Amino acid sequence: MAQATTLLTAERVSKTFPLSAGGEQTVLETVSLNVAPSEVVALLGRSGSGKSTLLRILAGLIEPSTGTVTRHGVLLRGPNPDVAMVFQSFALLPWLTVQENAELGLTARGVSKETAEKEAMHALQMVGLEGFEGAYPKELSGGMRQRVGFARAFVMKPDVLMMDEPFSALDVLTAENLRGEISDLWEKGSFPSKSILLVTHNIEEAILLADRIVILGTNPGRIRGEVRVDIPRPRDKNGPRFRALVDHVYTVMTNPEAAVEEIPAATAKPTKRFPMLPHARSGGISGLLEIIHDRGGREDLPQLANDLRLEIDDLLPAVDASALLGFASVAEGDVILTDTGKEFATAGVHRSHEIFKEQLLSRVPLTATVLRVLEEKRDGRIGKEFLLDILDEHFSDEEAEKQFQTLIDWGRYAHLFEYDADEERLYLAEPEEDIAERDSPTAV
Ligand SMILES: Nc1ncnc2c1ncn2[C@@H]1O[C@H](COP(=O)(O)OP(=O)(O)OP(=O)(O)O)[C@@H](O)[C@H]1O
Repeated sequence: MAQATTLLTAERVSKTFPLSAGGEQTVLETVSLNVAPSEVVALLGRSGSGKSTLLRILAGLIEPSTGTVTRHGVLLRGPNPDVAMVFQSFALLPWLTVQENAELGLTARGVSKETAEKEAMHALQMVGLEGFEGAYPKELSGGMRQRVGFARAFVMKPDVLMMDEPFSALDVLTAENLRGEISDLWEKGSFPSKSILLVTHNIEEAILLADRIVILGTNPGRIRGEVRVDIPRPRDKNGPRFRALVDHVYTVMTNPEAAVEEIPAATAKPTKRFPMLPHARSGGISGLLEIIHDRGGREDLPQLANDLRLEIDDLLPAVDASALLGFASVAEGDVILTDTGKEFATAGVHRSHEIFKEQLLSRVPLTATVLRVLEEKRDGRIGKEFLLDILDEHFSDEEAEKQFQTLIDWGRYAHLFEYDADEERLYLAEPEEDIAERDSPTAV
């Protein structure tokens, strides 16, 4: 029976909120999702895709506008007793000790003080907090506070442990440690919940922890598809399959039209003839690389987004483009400049254009093709249609146009080719040296 294999089910759930100016905003549209026993499901989506709203609906904290939520096949009404939640903000009560915070859910459930104490002690041991039972939250570091957050959820022994961006308020190292410990607990089979439902922005985190990643699209929030993570645990972040999945999910996240289920095989050649160009402008790429260089050549993406007051999704295309062009790599949620990236970030204007050109020609084969055709044509010009015909074979019409615009922007920055939008024709760019000489006051 379907119910027997399902702990929690959302069926065609939609949610609208009233807008202050009148009307309403559809935040989730016909979302269907199952959580089965013994699985870790990650909900991954851009900011505003309704991940937290979906989690709150599944937890029974808010009601769907239409559709249903069932637990073990029974319609959910009110707060879901089968779930416990770990929040990004820890949400501890500051006037209670670590032990009292951990006991909270059990006491509220009417469990005897003695049992609550015993269970809380056990959960605190699991998260490495023995010895801190009498401390108050303000005396603890962020990482330790979140350990209390986990202990408080663990004592409930929920069917589904829900985690809403549980590591994103922590510094990189602390997050990495805690994530590793949670992953170890899960692998050991001693985890205090049957399943985990994780909301995250962090692609590597999703691939490290989840059995399947449900990718949400925005406007309105809907399920775009699902990626199965078929990598044995413990997972090696530098393994070829892990990296291939990271690349794939980045591509999906940066390209609303990319097919979610088309996962590259581990043996796939790393450079395809037509890798999808992330929709990042050259100015954005060079700006990002300079900032990362100023910050020591390595930066945590969420931290960077936070400092720049941007959404992490706004940075992804430039990060992805930097990786494609060999200026940076992404590991453990950090962007790390390569030697070429460092050289680019510190070079003068002329040299930086040259480096960009070298990278573009070697890493985006289509650029070299365009250049060759332009050089071979007697008038040195090719129509936009010619390129769109090539791109159309690999991308949808809309995506082909975006790929074209990105290619033009990058080619222009590299002083490879120019584009006349009125005539819809590409032509060879004047070499930069000639421009510099012509514009120089000493030129004769
Ligand atoms: N109670 C509410 N009233 C009105 N609008 C809401 C309410 N809760 C959420 N929203 C809106 O719903 C949309 C989705 O929010 P939600 O927090 O679920 O997204 P999210 O994917 O979790 O985003 P983030 O990753 O930024 O947390 C946002 O536009 C938000 O403003």
